[in-house]
Amino acid sequence: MRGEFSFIERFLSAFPRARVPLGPGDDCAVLPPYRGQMCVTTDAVVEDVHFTRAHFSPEDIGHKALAVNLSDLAAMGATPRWFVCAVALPRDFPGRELSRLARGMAALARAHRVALVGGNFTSARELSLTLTAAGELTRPALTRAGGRPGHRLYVSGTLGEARLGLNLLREGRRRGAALLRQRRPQPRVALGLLASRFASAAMDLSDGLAQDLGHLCEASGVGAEVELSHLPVSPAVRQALGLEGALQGGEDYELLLAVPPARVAAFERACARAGERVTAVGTLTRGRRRVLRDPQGRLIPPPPGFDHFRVRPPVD
Ligand SMILES: Nc1ncnc2c1ncn2[C@@H]1O[C@H](COP(=O)(O)OP(=O)(O)OP(=O)(O)O)[C@@H](O)[C@H]1O
Ligand SMILES: Cc1ncc(C[n+]2csc(CCOP(=O)(O)O)c2C)c(N)n1
Ligand SMILES: [Mg+2]
Repeated sequence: MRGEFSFIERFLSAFPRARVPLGPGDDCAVLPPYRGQMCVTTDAVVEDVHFTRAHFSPEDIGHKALAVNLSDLAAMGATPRWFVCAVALPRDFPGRELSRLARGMAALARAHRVALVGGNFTSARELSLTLTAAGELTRPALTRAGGRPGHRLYVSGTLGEARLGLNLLREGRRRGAALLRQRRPQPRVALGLLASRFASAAMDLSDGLAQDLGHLCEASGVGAEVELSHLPVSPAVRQALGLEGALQGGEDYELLLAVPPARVAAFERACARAGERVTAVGTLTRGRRRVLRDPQGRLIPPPPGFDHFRVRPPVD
């Protein structure tokens, strides 16, 4: 039997029952009061924009849709609590693929102990998933606006892998670490929570460090100097994209953090203890100038990042 309600049942059956006053099934969910303030975000993944059905398994698509939302919560230092999921589905979408998509999403939800509390189904020409997620703060939110001149800039993990993964998928490759970074980004939730004890500002990197750094600088009213030679870039990415290319592609879903000098040593110790990889890549500066220092010591302007509405995107 096909139909909207069988799709809803199929989707929900991948998830455990949410432990909230009222979960999926009524006109709204009913949620308990939380102790801390709540962070709320929404983000969509759209067929042929964020994934292709040829290169992503249904599980990958479900995972990525939730991951990009959890990454926004991580960037605020919030602990994910619940999400709702609006599914737009082509009329001929196979039911068993919907189950697989739900299972991919449910596995990541379980890992982060975040509950699906509602959603929506509609028919559409392309597959898309639009999620709204909320997380609880135990400390003041880590915004983009708290950076000050002299604060050190850190990035988590490595940069450029997801863009390399996209290139490799387009070349027909099926396996490898970079492909996994493109198809199964891992939101840095634990690091965000840790960073909320030390950092003055944070954001997640979805559109490339070069462009996203600009948003943090603008919000904080500062400039920045980033050392290209300090960037955490694997040899494979360096060879395929170059250092500048690693800053451009986006979808790294790593965190960019500003840390006051007095907190740097304690922050680095806490990261090492927690097994979180972070790399110091530069400094916030007075004024508005954002520059990259290349390995020869020359100052160059940051390259553009991903933009959905640029007429002809220079990347991807
Ligand atoms: N349609 C909208 N209505 C209200 N606010 C919006 C809308 N679109 C974007 N914003 C706000 O503008 C800011 C920038 O949006 P953007 O989608 O670039 O978020 P981001 O976290 O930087 O990127 P990503 O979507 O990759 O997570 C966010 O604070 C977002 O809430
Ligand atoms: C099929 C396909 N084409 C292009 C890309 C690259 N891409 C899509 S969205 C985005 C930025 C983040 O999105 P948003 O700003 O919506 O959060 C990037 C780098 C991809 N992954 N798949
Ligand atoms: Mg974000």
